[in-house]
Amino acid sequence: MSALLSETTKLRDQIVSVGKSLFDRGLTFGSTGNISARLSNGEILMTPTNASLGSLEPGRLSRFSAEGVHIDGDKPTKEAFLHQCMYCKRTQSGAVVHLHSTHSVAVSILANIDPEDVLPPLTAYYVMRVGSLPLVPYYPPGDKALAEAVAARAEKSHAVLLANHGPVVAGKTLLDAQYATEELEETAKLYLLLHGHRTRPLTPEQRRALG
Ligand SMILES: O=C(CO)COP(=O)(O)O
Ligand SMILES: [Zn+2]
Repeated sequence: MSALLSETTKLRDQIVSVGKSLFDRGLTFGSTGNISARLSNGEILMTPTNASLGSLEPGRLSRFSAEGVHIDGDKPTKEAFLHQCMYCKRTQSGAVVHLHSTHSVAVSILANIDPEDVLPPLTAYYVMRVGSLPLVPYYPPGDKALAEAVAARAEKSHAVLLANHGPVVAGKTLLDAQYATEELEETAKLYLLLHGHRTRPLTPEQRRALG
């Protein structure tokens, strides 16, 4: 088997298993969310539109050329352009995960959150895997303007929160993107759990020490 073919097969299988793991743990539901990953030749694999992340099929994933043309597989996610915008601005990223994870969505609906950085640095792992989280203004799912608003933030931030919608997270690998998305969701949950309590987030010095 050629190196590229074996890389593609592995990545297809990984997208399916990550999707199932996220879905089975309730981190997205119904046919919400989408996952993409970039191959070493620049091609991008994406989950099809209206597919449940819990029951993806490796051979049906949508494949795009490095130039962004749909080559084969099922009709791609309606957020295909958004994923492409992320890769375009983040040349080192190998994967993008978008979920409708409940606590992150809840935080994206709160009034009076700081759109420059939505969540406080509650834990070391949040700082290490997410760091900062800008809020992207609301646009309907699949809207070109949504992808453009993400692109405007993507150069500086690998993780963004779509208002009244959910997180989009890029990573060097699919596992990096998955772990960062999970960390974001757990931190959103902690943030909501702590509502009304006095808290002691990490200090700027503690934050800096994490790199
Ligand atoms: O999360 C979604 C839209 O934002 C799901 O859309 P797709 O089914 O087209 O991937
Ligand atoms: Zn969505």
